[in-house]
Amino acid sequence: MLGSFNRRLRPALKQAQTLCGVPWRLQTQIRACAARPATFQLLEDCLVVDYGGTPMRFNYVWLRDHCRSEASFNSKTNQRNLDTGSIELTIRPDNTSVQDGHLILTWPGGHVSKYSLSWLAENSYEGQKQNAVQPRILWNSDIYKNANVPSAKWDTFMSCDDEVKKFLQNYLLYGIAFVDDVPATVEATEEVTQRVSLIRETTYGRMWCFTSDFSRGDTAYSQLALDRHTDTSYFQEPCGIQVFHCLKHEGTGGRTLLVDGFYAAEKVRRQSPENFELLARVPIRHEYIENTDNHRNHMTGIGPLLNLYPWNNEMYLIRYNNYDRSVINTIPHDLVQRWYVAHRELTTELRRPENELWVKLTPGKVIFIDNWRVMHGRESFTGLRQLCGCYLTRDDVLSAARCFGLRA
Ligand SMILES: C[N+](C)(C)CCCC[C@H](N)C(=O)O
Ligand SMILES: O=C(O)CCC(=O)C(=O)O
Ligand SMILES: [Fe+2]
Repeated sequence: MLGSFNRRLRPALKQAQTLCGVPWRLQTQIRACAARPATFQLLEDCLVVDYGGTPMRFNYVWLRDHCRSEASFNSKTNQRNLDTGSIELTIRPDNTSVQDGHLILTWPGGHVSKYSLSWLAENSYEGQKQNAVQPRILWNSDIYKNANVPSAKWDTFMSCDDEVKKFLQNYLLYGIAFVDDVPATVEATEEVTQRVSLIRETTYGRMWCFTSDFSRGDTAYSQLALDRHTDTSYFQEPCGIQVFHCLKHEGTGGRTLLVDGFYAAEKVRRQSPENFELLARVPIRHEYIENTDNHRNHMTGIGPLLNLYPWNNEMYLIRYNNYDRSVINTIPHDLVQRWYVAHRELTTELRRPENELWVKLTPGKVIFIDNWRVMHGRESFTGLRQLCGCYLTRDDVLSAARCFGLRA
């Protein structure tokens, strides 16, 4: 069965244009939108809707399962009221039509489902495949510097929600964002973080403060240079954000290195798709062992270096920490060699000087780093250097961003 509903839409559009006194330019937009040609076709195993040139295929069980009627769906909480387990797996609609920009299906037994075509377009697999879950601007040092991304300021940040929204937008796009003029205390750092979201307590504490006193086994608690890495790669779910605030530094060196891991990995994807594929498929273990009087920890996290959404191949998480990477013993020897070649290519990209953004963190400047994307490191230093900060969970930060209406 083939249905065209262009004819139906046109009179409705005319009515809309004469009824509301919208400006001409807006009217043409409405026309462009409403007159998007659409056809549907009932096939054996799916309903094909061609809306604006992209055919979308909808499984029949899916359509019944995604019924938006009140009996099936709570539109306030977006929760399903329907018992999916009770849908006949061979279900087909008895009747199908399109009216006023909606697809209307009548199911055996009489239940009617109505879906707006724009909702279907947005929620089809074909639509998702073409869309990034999170739009980002990938950067090397020049790209980031030329973008002149403004830092938020403590006063406005603490009092004005719009400032937090702008900050989060920059954070989502670039994977780093700064707040300036923060009082150089742990308490103020905590307050600034809590404007964004919840703090994640880990073995390092909730708010942590560290110097080069070797109080923990890790090299972070020394004066040594640290190569670019992501933190807590040995957690099954690495921390989503790292916050740093340098409260004091009387000495030399100690600059912070930032590298956009996705920029480097995208380069590998373009140059050598097979190497990229390997880094995205081969699971690697990271590990953290601490056994001192005060701290006993043994963490492991297993997963590929690059993590992609399977439906659109978009990257969402990179684990890269050569210090904390553990024994590779889950892949055959020929794959091991190929993995090292791929790892080397990624390392080469990550180490290109033009990809390195160096900043000196000074008291008052708080940095938020997307620990699923942007690597950090530091230059060796002399003298007393005191850093405080904390970790956040990615879910919580993204939730905060979505509540501001941002795409995340
Ligand atoms: C930030 N803080 C000093 C608390 C912890 C540092 C943890 C360092 C560890 N090698 C990792 O990369 O996860
Ligand atoms: O000391 C620094 O600047 C950063 C050290 C580090 O990598 C960390 O604490 O995670
Ligand atoms: Fe680190």
